[in-house]
Amino acid sequence: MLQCVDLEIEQGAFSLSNINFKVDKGEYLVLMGKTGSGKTTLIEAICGLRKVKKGQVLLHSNNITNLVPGQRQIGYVPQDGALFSTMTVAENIGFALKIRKWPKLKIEERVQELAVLLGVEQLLNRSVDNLSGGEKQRVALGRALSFYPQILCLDEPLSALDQATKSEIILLLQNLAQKLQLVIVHISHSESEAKKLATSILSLKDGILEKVSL
Ligand SMILES: Nc1ncnc2c1ncn2[C@@H]1O[C@H](COP(=O)(O)OP(=O)(O)OP(=O)(O)O)[C@@H](O)[C@H]1O
Repeated sequence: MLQCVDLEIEQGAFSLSNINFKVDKGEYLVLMGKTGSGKTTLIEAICGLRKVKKGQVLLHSNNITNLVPGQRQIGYVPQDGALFSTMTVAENIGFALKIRKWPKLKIEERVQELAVLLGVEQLLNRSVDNLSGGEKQRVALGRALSFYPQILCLDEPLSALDQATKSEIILLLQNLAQKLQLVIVHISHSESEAKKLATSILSLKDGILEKVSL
């Protein structure tokens, strides 16, 4: 279970305050709000990439507010995917395992397992540079899921995709949510995407978080 309690974040003139919500295992939270409303700021604070001024981030009631990102058990797919262009697909998916010093054979097994789950087996030896948008999203998901995180944070994973690929990735996300029973937090601008994926929707407006009915 992921919980934010009285979270307050301040960066320059922009601030978020009184951020309170709870997402249980197996739930799919979609976070909405117009451009500049603070969605990325909030998700980055949950992942440990932004400083929190006040309040707490809890994972299964453990206070993780002051842990570094690598200790939080959170997989993160940033807005542009941020794949490593000097690495192959397999190396991208295995990256977090390498820095966690997993043995080579175990990394290969996990990469293969994720490649099957995400439908990128045939791409493992390719460079990520010339992959399609949908393929890049699959690889970014693989990299985020590699170390069995308990939370998966996705920053607009569908925004750069054409309609057909969007539908394909929505199906994949529905499938992952059902199979892996994680907490998923997904930023989206699209109400129709949110309605297809979410078990709950929250919206940021003027620094305040509001529940949206499905
Ligand atoms: N390091 C920073 N210093 C000062 N202000 C910042 C900093 N980072 C972001 N901001 C401001 O915080 C506000 C929220 O930005 P954020 O990227 O979280 O919005 P968003 O809702 O994710 O937007 P979008 O939908 O366009 O991605 C914006 O006004 C932005 O300019």
